[in-house]
Amino acid sequence: MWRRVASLSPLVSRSKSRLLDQVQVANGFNVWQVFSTQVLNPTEGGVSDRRRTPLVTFVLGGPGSGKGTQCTRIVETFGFTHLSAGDLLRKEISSNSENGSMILNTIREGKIVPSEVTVKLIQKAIEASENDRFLIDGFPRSEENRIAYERVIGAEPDIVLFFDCPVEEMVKRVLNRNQGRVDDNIDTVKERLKVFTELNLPVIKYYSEKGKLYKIDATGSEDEIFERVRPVFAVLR
Ligand SMILES: Nc1ncnc2c1ncn2[C@@H]1O[C@H](COP(=O)(O)OP(=O)(O)OP(=O)(O)O)[C@@H](O)[C@H]1O
Ligand SMILES: Nc1ccn([C@H]2C[C@H](O)[C@@H](COP(=O)(O)O)O2)c(=O)n1
Ligand SMILES: [Mg+2]
Repeated sequence: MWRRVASLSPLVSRSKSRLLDQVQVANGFNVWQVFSTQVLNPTEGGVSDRRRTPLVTFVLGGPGSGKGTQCTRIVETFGFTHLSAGDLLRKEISSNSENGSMILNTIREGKIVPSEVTVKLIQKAIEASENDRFLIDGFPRSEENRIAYERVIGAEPDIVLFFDCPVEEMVKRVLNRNQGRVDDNIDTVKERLKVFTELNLPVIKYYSEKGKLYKIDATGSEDEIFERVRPVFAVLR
């Protein structure tokens, strides 16, 4: 049986034993196999060092908390590949896929797209990448998202960032964004905030209890916030 074997920095050593023990989830295609250049030798119980295990960071926070902005900075400085769940869904809309109109209506209403759709897009994007470091931005948005990801991908994230921002600041940022998004209006933002509280906060609590959560104060300038983010990744270089 394939096992995920992590080679992690001291930063994530808390979760190392859990990762070492993790086995491929039955019935679920394990996306990490795509990256497997390292082979578990069952007779020796050891691992040759030819496998690269991707490092996955989930990036969470309310609408307009600055997830995408800070992801850009993390990519520039630490060489991650940025996968924004919202961007992947918006690309589906513009490519006129069979789910396009359902996704558009869901986003317009500020609700969450069915997990199977979003997880499939994330899986495809990971598989298409040569990188072994991913920021998955705006995902998981709900416990259902989280469980679907674990089932399909067969792994947990290594790090979870949570951009903690006051509601008034988030609303101000969204309404000033000016990128033509269908959900950047006061009615949809209200609904997204409700969905964030009801469905996303439990996910944040879950990862906090697992010791994987890095809560970042998301107020102040982009530079100030990035200086709070930097130490999370600095030890990985
Ligand atoms: N520290 C900051 N101060 C002021 N404005 C900011 C800051 N960080 C980001 N912004 C601006 O706020 C808006 C929202 O930021 P961003 O798109 O990064 O948020 P997000 O968390 O990805 O939101 P969403 O969940 O809606 O995609 C953008 O216009 C961005 O330029
Ligand atoms: N896991 C996700 C992520 C996003 N969506 C939908 C609903 C969101 O309001 C919208 C925009 O996402 P953002 O760009 O703000 O991260 O996309 C979803 O259904 N599930
Ligand atoms: Mg965003």
